[in-house]
Amino acid sequence: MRVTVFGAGAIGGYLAAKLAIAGSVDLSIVARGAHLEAIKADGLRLIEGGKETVARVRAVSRAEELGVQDYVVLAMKAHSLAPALGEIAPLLGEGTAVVTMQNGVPWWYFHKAGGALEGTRLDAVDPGGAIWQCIGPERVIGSVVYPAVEVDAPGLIRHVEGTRFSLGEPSGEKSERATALAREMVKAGLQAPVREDVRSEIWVKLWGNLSFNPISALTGSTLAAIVADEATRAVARAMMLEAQAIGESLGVRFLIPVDRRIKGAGDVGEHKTSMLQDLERGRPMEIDALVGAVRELGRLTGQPTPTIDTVLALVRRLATERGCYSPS
Ligand SMILES: NC(=O)C1=CN([C@@H]2O[C@H](COP(=O)(O)OP(=O)(O)OC[C@H]3O[C@@H](n4cnc5c(N)ncnc54)[C@H](OP(=O)(O)O)[C@@H]3O)[C@@H](O)[C@H]2O)C=CC1
Ligand SMILES: CC(C)(CO)C(=O)C(=O)O
Repeated sequence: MRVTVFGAGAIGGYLAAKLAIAGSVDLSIVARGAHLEAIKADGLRLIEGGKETVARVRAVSRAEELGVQDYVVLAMKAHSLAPALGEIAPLLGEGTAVVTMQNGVPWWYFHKAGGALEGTRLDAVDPGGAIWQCIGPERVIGSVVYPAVEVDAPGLIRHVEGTRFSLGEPSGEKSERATALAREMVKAGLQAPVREDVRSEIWVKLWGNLSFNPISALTGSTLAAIVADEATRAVARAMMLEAQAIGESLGVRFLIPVDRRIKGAGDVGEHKTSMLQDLERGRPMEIDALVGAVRELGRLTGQPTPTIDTVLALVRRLATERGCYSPS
């Protein structure tokens, strides 16, 4: 099984290191810059459970050196997808499956979703439909990523917690291609359940990212602090209820109540969300995939999003001032 992880940063680097150490797939990674040079020189280093392991992986900057793959795992940030399409294309053949590991609303959301919006492209995550056109949604296996991972230094991945990468076909089918990949991930020590309703799981993750990520960027606060403060908790809750109405109008089942989801986020503790970390490091923030796309879904479904609109306007302004955002 030929597998390429495209964008082997925190999440991609963790997945690639685990698969490489297990050794049962023909694995390659596409990386760039100092991170790539460090991996080529010293291997992909993974710190997990306080122990460092070095994974030897085939690492390239130009995907075309690798040829057609059975699986391409897209593990970059959502806003890095469209600019990379030309580099991804040589990896795709007739039977290639593409696993999308981005947080937020995925660009393929309305593929095989059924209903009036079937086939709709989302401008917030796929401006002009270029990703849909180039990759083709029929290749997609969706994913919800739970591990928390960081890149500590070029070539050095530090696993913080969690091993679950839920997978799911947009159609809900338990396909052979999804179960075959899941088997390899499980052999590598990861949890990889294949879901029949991956969209519902995407929404439960998105619930937290949509609200806590921009509020943490705006306030500089950790998850625990946002939840402990009655006023910021109320803003998060209002955003989540607006999102819930949108999701439910699209047929999504929210299997946990909103207050349990809020408590779960607070229990993560004194943790800075990825959006706050990106702001502090001057890196592009995933505003469109986590917040802008939900607002777009609100427009498409006729659901009002007053609190989401307000927070989106503020976080976009802040990110623009800091050079961490340019509209897609
Ligand atoms: N980290 C985490 O704990 C979690 C992350 N997620 C989600 O997973 C996704 C990935 O996040 P994360 O792993 O943190 O992001 P990172 O920025 O750590 O990793 C993305 C990597 O992709 C690389 N990349 C982007 N474009 C290209 C390209 N054209 N060619 C080669 N390499 C490229 C980046 O390089 P460069 O740095 O040079 O841009 C970077 O190394 C996001 O959607 C995030 O929200 C979900 C759950 C938890
Ligand atoms: C911490 C958490 C769960 C925020 O909701 C997250 O996914 C992120 O930081 O992006």
